[in-house]
Amino acid sequence: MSQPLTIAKFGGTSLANHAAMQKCARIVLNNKATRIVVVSASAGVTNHLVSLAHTAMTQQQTGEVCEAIEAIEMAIVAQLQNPAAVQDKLDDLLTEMRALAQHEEILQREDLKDQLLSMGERMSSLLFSAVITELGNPAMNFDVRKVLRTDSEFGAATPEPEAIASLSTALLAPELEDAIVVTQGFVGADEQGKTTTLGRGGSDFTAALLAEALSAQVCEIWTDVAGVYTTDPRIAPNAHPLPELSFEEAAEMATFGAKVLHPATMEPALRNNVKVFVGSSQAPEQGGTWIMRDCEEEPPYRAITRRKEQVMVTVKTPKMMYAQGFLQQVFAIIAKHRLSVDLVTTSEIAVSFTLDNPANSVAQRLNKETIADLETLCDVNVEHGFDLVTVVGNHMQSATGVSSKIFAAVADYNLRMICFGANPHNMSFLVNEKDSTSIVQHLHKALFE
Ligand SMILES: Nc1ncnc2c1ncn2[C@@H]1O[C@H](COP(=O)(O)OP(=O)(O)O)[C@@H](O)[C@H]1O
Ligand SMILES: N[C@@H](CC(=O)OP(=O)(O)O)C(=O)O
Repeated sequence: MSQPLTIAKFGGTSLANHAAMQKCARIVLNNKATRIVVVSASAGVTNHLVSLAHTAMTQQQTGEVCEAIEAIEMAIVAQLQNPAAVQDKLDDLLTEMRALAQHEEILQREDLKDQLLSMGERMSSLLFSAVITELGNPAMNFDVRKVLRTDSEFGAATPEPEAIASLSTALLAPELEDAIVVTQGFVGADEQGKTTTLGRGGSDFTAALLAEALSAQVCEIWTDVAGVYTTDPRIAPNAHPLPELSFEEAAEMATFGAKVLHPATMEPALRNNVKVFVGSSQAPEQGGTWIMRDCEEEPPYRAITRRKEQVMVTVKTPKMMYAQGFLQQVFAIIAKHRLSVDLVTTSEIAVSFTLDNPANSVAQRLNKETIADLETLCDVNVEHGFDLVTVVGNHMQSATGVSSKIFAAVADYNLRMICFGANPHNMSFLVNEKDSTSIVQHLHKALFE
């Protein structure tokens, strides 16, 4: 049997500075099976890069943002025992970053934007491999673009698992013999070798894709909380970590707003039955959450999530009465404009649906053209200012009393849309954004405290 393999992913806050990186390096070295490390950019760096790629700036402003990024990287280099070992390579990366930031077409060209966004992970992986090496274990910085094949949808590229598996077997697996491989999350490359990115928070997805490709037994997601909690501990201070979760529950939680995991992470893990562990890189002794196919318990309520900035569209026409094919026409328009529908409720003459607002792109894409297309069919009303609250659990549609307990907890609030029953794992409702924090707190109290 081949050697056991664990892939460890560290998020931005875990790699914010040299001391935090050293804690991460010890986690890696404490487990002999961990031979691939996937890193995010150090905290704050991707946000700076996004502002460079998307905002019109004066030369001076561009310079200031580049300096802020350089300061984060140089503070880490300054703490290395042998800064000279990485300085030249880091200088090359900083030069590439500045050239991209100052490129006259940076605001227009999606390929350049992705190249610029990749710089954070390319720098953090260089520095983190140096930190591991300094703790006495050989480590190499591997360019993930050699293996993480995607389509050419810059900014939100779709990975190609078969190509990733064969490229990883050919090019990445042989490197594991001699050193711990440190590579970049979030970044990929298309068939022409152009740099792509997987969307914000995409490093978790990278780790799961590589774990699938190389049939790793475990994919560890090291972050700033000791596991997946009953709800975001920033919303409800009494939230507590969950010892276990199923792939389905975790996928629902991530899709419906639990930022601790990227929504696509569970797909590769499920396909190749890779167990996923979530824990705190700064307090690994606290343990964490195991996400796997079969859990010991399947409670009706497992967690509550919130997704912010939802957009609700209501389309209405008397022609819908007794008509056939109306919904199909509405959704064809939505699909044509590459929007994704989440919740749907219908009446005889109206349909309301919500559109997620990933990285604010819906607001941009739900443009006049989409609305004009819909208006050829019906009256259209677009409303903003909503959050989506979801209770995640098991057998929710078939157990008695599940919904009444939830509704009792939120009886004093106005719920705009309710979706329940399509899936045994969730119940969702749209609420006014000003109410969502107290709704989550009330629900948490009723279901988990
Ligand atoms: N159910 C949840 N359990 C744990 N953390 C959650 C949950 N929902 C949201 N979060 C938030 O996710 C954050 C971790 O995600 P993120 O900041 O993306 O980490 P990283 O940079 O390590 O990828 C936590 O600090 C927490 O506030
Ligand atoms: N650096 C990227 C990718 C990522 O996954 O980051 P993090 O693991 O810190 O959420 C981002 O900020 O989107």
